[in-house]
Amino acid sequence: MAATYKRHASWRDYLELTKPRVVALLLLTAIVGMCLASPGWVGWDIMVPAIAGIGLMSGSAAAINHLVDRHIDARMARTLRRPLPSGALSPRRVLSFAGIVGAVGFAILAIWVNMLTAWLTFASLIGYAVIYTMYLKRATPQNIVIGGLAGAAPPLLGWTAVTNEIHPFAVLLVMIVFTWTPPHFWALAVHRAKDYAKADIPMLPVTHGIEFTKTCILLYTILLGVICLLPYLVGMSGLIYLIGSSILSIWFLGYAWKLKFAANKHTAFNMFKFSIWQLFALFILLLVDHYFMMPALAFR
Ligand code: HEM
Ligand SMILES: CC(C)=CCC/C(C)=C/CC/C(C)=C/COP(=O)(O)OP(=O)(O)O
Repeated sequence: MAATYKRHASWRDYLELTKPRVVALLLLTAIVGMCLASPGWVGWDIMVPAIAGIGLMSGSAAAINHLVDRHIDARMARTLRRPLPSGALSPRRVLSFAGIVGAVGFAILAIWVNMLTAWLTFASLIGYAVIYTMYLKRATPQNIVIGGLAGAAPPLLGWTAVTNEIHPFAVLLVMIVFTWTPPHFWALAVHRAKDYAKADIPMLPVTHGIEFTKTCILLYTILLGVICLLPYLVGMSGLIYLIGSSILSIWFLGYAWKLKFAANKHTAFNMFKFSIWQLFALFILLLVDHYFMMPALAFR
């Protein structure tokens, strides 16, 4: 029997499936990976297909996440108005959309960038859409720590797009996003703990309680602060980065400290919002530092 859908689909529903704001930040980290991989400006012949391919495959992964999670999304206040639970799009349409968008993204990377980047991006898609969404999310409170690797991959994808090889500096950028993910997500999960409990998802605040999660957030935020020093210590970035990133780390630590020891009902959500701006600013700093400090370093 054909399903009846409550409202008509528009292009906005398809756009929403791709988690456009998340993908925009992922693409910024990929662009910074590309720029840091090259001494000068990255040629448009690589930049444009790399952004298109990584962006389309990330959007496809996000659409598969919407498809697989449609039943749990229907049970949470934050997600119940999404295109699938609201009935605007059918699962079959979403599957076709994700398949086409993902295949086009892969083809763009394979034809105009390189096979290493195409396969690493495909591995990230599988990591997020299959390993995290279908298995880890429902299986363990460490779901987002392990699954975070897929979301952390784009700086490496940007780097390999330019050089066709995996460089330790690119892995360092991945480590930054990887360590940032737990405070980013657990701050939201503390704020939305009841939602996740209702949907039976074993997020850390549900399985181990709010206080334990706040302690983990604080510890990961300290670890992130240490890892953010590495680009300067290994000679990848200069003083602009060191000063800027240290301010951001202390600021983020301030949120984590307040969340643990002096929280009010807004602190967790405010920390989640700040996490997004912090990662955005951190990668802009890496970029600015690369183009302003590198000529100075070259004369040392
Ligand atoms: C496993 C890893 C991650 C998890 C579990 C996670 C989880 C979430 C959740 C649940 C939201 C709220 C979405 C909503 O309200 O619809 C969110 C928002 C967001 N996340 Fe993440 N995230 C992860 C990784 C990342 C990464 C790697 C980035 C970018 C580099 C990122 C960037 C963002 C942005 C920009 C938003 C705001 C989206 C909006 O306002 O529409 N996240 N994240
Ligand atoms: C190819 C490539 C780089 C793939 C990575 C793609 C991607 C969109 C990663 C972002 C991670 C993310 C938003 C996780 C939240 O999922 P959730 O299901 O926990 O959150 P939700 O409840 O808001 O859906």
